[in-house]
Amino acid sequence: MTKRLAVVLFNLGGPDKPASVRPFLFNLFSDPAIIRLPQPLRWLVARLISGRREKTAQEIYARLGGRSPILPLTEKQAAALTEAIEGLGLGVETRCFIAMRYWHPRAAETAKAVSDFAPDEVVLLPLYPQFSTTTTASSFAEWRKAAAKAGIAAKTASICCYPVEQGWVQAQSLLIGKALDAMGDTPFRLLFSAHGLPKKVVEAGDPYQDQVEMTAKAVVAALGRKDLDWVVSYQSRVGPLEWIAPYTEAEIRRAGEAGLALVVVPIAFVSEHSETLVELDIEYRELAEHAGVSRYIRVPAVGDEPAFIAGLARLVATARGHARCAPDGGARICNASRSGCACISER
Ligand SMILES: C=CC1=C(C)c2cc3[nH]c(cc4nc(cc5[nH]c(cc1n2)c(C)c5CCC(=O)O)C(CCC(=O)O)=C4C)c(C)c3C=C
Ligand SMILES: [Fe+2]
Ligand SMILES: [Fe+2]
Repeated sequence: MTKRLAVVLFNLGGPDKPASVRPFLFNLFSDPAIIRLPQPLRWLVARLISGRREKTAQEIYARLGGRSPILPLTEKQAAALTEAIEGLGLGVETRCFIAMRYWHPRAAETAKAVSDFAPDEVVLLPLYPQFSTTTTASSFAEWRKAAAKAGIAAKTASICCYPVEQGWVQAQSLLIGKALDAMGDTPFRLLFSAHGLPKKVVEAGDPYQDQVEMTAKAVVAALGRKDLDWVVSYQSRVGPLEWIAPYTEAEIRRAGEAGLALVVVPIAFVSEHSETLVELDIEYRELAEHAGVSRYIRVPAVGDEPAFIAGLARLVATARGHARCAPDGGARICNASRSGCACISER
């Protein structure tokens, strides 16, 4: 009988209607990986912040028709990945599942569906190329509990990160290359913008910022353009804490002062959602106009670009059979001081 392989794709998720915004935010701020407080304090803080942020977040999602496109776009990636894995001829029946961290389908529903599929093996694949304790580690922790509850006993491999995976880098450089060609002779700067993190999270050993910088360097190398002017910055700050710098807003103003155009690349998101379609395309574009940025091109997220999907398929094929994390085929990629990364702590 043909063996069955379940691939579980993880992402953050987003509200599917205006009324879901507050419970989505509550789920996000109840996560101990995001708000590092004991219960019941965390519950109280989550109630408070989700209530306070609801209106702002609803305004953001209203610009997208009242919902996040992250789930339908992830479903397209899952369909393309299933086909790409089948194309590798592994001799297994493959099905890709989606588990979102803060909105449906949540890990518990997905674990039930995976259990019904009765897989012989499971591969956990975060749709976050760079590892963070706030994203991948949080999703894996929730999955482990949900899988145990659903009685999934199949051998499970987890891919912790793939910041310099060849297909991911190639897809980025392909999309960026088109934008650079469109710039012609206009003097410009390439701005890699990643979701930020509170500074204290990175200081506590989270490898995310290092891995974002690894991706940017690998993409610049793949572009192979002479004298490219580029920089990495961090967007989407929320709350009163200091976040990692430079902030994307500051880099946009700096480009305006220097009389440069900008090519903006979402370097830590693999699909379009509020942070790209609203923050980068509307809010930061307006800021760029006011700051005197002569031209502003935003590079699309990789989505279901064939090179990216082929890279994910290779990661799945390589990870099979490994009980533990196998980033980029098994090599340790993080600096030893980055204690938060699964490729060190789980090896
Ligand atoms: C690289 C990916 C992400 C990291 C790291 C991350 C950390 C992080 N996020 C918040 C707070 C919010 N994030 C929100 C939306 C959101 N975040 C990510 C990804 C990462 N977050 C995505 C893909 C999305 C978009 C969801 C969608 O639209 O579908 C939001 C909600 C929107 C808003 O109110 O602005 C919040 C809040 C924190 C606090 C954090 C690290 C500590
Ligand atoms: Fe976020
Ligand atoms: Fe690592």
